[in-house]
Amino acid sequence: VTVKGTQADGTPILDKVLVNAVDGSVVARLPTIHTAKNRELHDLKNKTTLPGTTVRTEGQAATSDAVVNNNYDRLGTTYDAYKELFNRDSLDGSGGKLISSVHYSTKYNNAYWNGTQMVYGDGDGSTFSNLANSLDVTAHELTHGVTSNTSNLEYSGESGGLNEAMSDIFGNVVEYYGAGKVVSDNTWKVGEDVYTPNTAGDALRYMNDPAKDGDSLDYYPDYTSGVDVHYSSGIANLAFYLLSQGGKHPRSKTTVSVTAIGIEKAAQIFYRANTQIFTASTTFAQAKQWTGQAAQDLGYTQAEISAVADAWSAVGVT
Ligand SMILES: Cc1cccc(C(=O)O)c1OC(=O)C1CC1
Ligand SMILES: [Zn+2]
Repeated sequence: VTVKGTQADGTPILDKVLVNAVDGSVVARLPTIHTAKNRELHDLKNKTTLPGTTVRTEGQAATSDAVVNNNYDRLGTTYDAYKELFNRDSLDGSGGKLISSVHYSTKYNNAYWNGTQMVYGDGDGSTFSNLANSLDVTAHELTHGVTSNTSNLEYSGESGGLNEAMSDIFGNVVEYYGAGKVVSDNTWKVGEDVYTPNTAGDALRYMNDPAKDGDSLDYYPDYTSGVDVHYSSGIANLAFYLLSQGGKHPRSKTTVSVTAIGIEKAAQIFYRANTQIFTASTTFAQAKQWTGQAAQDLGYTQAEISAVADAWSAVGVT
């Protein structure tokens, strides 16, 4: 049993895990009481006028709607991850409300951040199942809020690709945290738990091989200003993957070999860059420079700092 924090009334929040005595691996996690204190869920009842009816606020009991309860829990996990990994208290660093509206429109195959809150469609049951049930989608949307409160990366051009990449990256870092800090194939898939429910193993995007989705870029020289930000994000997504796990470009666009530094150090570097160094107009070349700067600020070794530059070189950012 470990103490994760304290509740509003001062009682400790305990994280109960069953640990394998031989190798210390986490065998099972008992339901966690989240440290979040600012969740506010709304039910749009398939309409589109935001925010919709307030159906569950922080500390309220579960409702009869599993989608509301699941999104409430995903927001809790996302809040916990940002607090525990980066010591960030919500979107704005000061406990800002996590406003989420579910059941947006009908058969809506999207989720989005509207500048103030998160909005989730139910999906049409074929392209997507309910997007509000997904942890990496929820953390993706919440990260748009973190980015808008920090670097405020302009949502177009190269900075737009970086904005989207921050959301894919931290969406999956939160998924890694929620899985008990265990890396799996799913850590590098985006939206895999709600994308095409009738097809196993696929995903909306693939950080370890962005071109696998047929649209995303994996090589900076292929970038043009007309590429959708959800596709140019692949350049930075692949750089993050290679920095975390090591290796070479999956489609041999370059021959650079990157040394792995692990997902947690890679996440600390990208978090510090996005929240303390990036500006609204950051380019991919500046992202290479400033993630290197972040690694140096964090006191990482020369080898780790070089691995950051190598990861960007591997995706053609020279
Ligand atoms: C599905 C979808 C459509 C349009 C915008 C977004 C958006 O939030 O940028 C979107 O959500 C995602 O990309 C998350 C990762 C699944
Ligand atoms: Zn996004």
